[in-house]
Amino acid sequence: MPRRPLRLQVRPSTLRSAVRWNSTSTTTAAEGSAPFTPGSEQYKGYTKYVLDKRNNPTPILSNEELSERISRIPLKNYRNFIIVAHIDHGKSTLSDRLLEITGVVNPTVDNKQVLDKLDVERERGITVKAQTVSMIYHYRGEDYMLHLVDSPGHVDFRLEVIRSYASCQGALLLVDASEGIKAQTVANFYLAYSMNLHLIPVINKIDLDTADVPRAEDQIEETFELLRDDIVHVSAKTGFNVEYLLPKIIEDVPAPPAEKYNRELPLRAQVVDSWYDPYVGVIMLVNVVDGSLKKGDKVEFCKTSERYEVKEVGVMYPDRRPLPLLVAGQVAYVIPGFKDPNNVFVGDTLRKVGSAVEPLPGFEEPKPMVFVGAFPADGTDFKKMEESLQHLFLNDRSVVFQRTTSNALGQGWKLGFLGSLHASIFKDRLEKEHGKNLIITAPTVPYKVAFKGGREKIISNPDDFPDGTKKSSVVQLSEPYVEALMTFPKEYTGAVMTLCENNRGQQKELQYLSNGQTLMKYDIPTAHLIDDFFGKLKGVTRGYASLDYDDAGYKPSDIYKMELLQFEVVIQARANGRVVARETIKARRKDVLAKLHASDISRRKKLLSKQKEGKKHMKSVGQVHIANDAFQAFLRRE
Ligand SMILES: Nc1nc2c(ncn2[C@@H]2O[C@H](COP(=O)(O)OP(=O)(O)OP(=O)(O)O)[C@@H](O)[C@H]2O)c(=O)[nH]1
Repeated sequence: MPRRPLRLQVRPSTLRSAVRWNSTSTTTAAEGSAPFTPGSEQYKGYTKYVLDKRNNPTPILSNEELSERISRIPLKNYRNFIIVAHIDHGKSTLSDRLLEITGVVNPTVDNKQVLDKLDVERERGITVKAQTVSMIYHYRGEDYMLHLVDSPGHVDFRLEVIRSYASCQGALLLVDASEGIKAQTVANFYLAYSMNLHLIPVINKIDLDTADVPRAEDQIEETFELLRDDIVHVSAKTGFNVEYLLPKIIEDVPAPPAEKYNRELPLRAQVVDSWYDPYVGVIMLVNVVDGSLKKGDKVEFCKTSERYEVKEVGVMYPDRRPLPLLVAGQVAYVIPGFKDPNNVFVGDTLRKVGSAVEPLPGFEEPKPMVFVGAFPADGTDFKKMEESLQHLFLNDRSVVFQRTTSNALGQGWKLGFLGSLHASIFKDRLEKEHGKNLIITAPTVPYKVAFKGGREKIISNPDDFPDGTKKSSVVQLSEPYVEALMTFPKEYTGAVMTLCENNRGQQKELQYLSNGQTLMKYDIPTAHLIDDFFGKLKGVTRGYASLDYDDAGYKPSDIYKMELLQFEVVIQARANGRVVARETIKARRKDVLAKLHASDISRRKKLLSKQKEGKKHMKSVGQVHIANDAFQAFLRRE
C-alpha cells in the first residue's frame, strides 16, 4: 500500500457548530450553554435530552415514502462516507446512533451494533464485513441521501475497507478519547488519505471518566496535521453531540463528483460486495457510477459476459428495501436472479446488454498471507461441502479457494486468508456450519522458491517444498515478511525490541510520540506474525500495545523442510488375555553414510541401497492408520 508523505491540505471548515471541549464560547445542542464535562449538570441535562429524543423518534418511512423521497434527491445532495478507526473505538456504536437520528431504525429498541449482522461479529464484538446503509437526512429545507459504510477495524480486513473507499468521498476518523491514537488509527488514516477522502476527525467516548480529550486532540493535530477546530467530540454510546456530525458531513464531504458520476450516460455499476441468501440466491451491492437500473432490465457482467434479467433493486435501510429505480451515486443492492456464487466477481462492472461501455477499473486482488487446508472428514460428501463453502466465500471475496490433495487427509481445499484473524474468523464460521465434518489444518505461509534458470514458484503446501536431501536445482528460498507497526507505552520499548529480535525482526523505525507512546516499525517474517505474535506483544506490554501490519514482500531465508519419516512399531504377543511377549521395531532411519569418506562412491551406493531395503521392510512390517481427528489434534499447535 502506498504510504504518502504526510502533508495535508485541510480546508477551513465551513461549519463551526460542533461542541468544543472545555471551550467557553461554544454551545451544546441540548442546553445552549457550556462548559460541559461528564457528571456536570449540563451532562445530566443532556442525558435527559437524549432520552427525550429517544422517546420521540424520527418516524420510520414506509417503502412508498422512502422511494418517493429518494427519487427527488439530486446527485449534489448525496454524501457517501465511511467510518474508520482502531478496533473497538466505537464505529458500529456510532453507526447505530446515526441510524436512529435519521429514522432508519427505531431508537426505542435496544440497538447494539445493528450493522454487525454476522454471528461471529456479534459473538466476538468486532466488525468483519464492511456494511453499507442508506439514510435520508433533512437539512436546511432539503433532503440529503447519505450512504454510510461501517468498516472493520482490524487490519486483516483492510481489503474490505479499500473496496468500500472506492464508493466514498469522505471518512470519519474516529479516535477513542481514553485510548488516543493507536496503530490502526494511523494505518486507516494513511489509507483514507491516500485515496483522497475528505477526513473529519471525531473524538468518541467523551463520557468515560478516563477520557483525556485534550491529549487526543493534541495527537490528532500532531500526527495527522488535521485542524483542531475541525474535531467533533461525541459519545456514541449516549448519543451526545452525534447529531452535529450529520450537518458537518453535509457541509464538508463533497458529493460524488459530477465528472465521474453521470445519470445521463448508459449504465455502469461496480460490484462492491456480494452475499448469498437462501431464498433469492446471490445478492450484490453495487456502486452505480453511470445511468440507472431497474427491475426487468437485461444486464451483463463485463468480465464474464454472463447475462441476467434483474429481479429486484433497492437500498439497504438497514435491511433490503426495494426501489423502482437505482440511479448514479447510489450504493444499493441488485438481485440478479441466479444462485451460483461463481458467476459474480467483486470489482466487475455491470452494464446493459447491447451497451459497449468500458468496464470501470477493478479492485486490487486479494493477496493471501496465511493458508490453511480444509478437508472433509471421512464419509462427508465432497461435492455438497464444496457447494456450501462457495456460498460462504461469496460473502468474503478476500478468501482464496482452491482444490488440493493431501497424502494424509485426501482431497480437500486450500484456503488463503489475508491474516491470522481473518483465518480464525473464517474457521469459526466453517466450524459453526460444518462441525466435525471438516478438518482444518494449522495456518502456514507461502514460500518462494527460485530455481536455476530464473523460474520461481510459490509454495504453500509443505508436501511441495523442495527436499533438501535431493540434488536440487533450487538457488534461493524466500519467505514473506510484514512491516509491523506497533504503538505502546514508552517503558515497554526494550521488551518489545527483544520480542521482535527473537522473532527474527529487522528494525526500520523508532519514534517517541509526545503522548508517552513509542511508535516502532519492524519487518517480521509472516510465519512469526501468524504464530500469535500479537498475543506475545500484548503479553510483554501488559495488553497496552496495538499492532498494524502491511505486506513487505519476500526476503531470502535460510529455511529447510523438516519431515517426520519413520515410526516405531510395537509388536505384542497376547495369550489368554495377557501380553506374553513384546518387541519394538525401532525407526530404521540412520545416517548410514556418517562415517564414510566422501569419495568412496561404490560403498556409498551400496549402503544407501541397503537402507532402501530396510525401509521397504518397515513398510511390510507395520501399517499405521492415524485417525483424522488425531491428525487434527496434531496439527493444532496448542
Ligand atoms: N463509554 C462508551 N463506550 C462506547 C462508546 N462508543 C462505543 N463504546 C463501547 O466500545 C465498545 C466497542 O464499540 P464498537 O462500536 O463495537 O467498536 P467498533 O469500532 O465498531 O469495533 P470493531 O468493529 O471491532 O472495529 C462497545 O462495548 C461499545 O459499547 C462511547 O461513546 N462511550
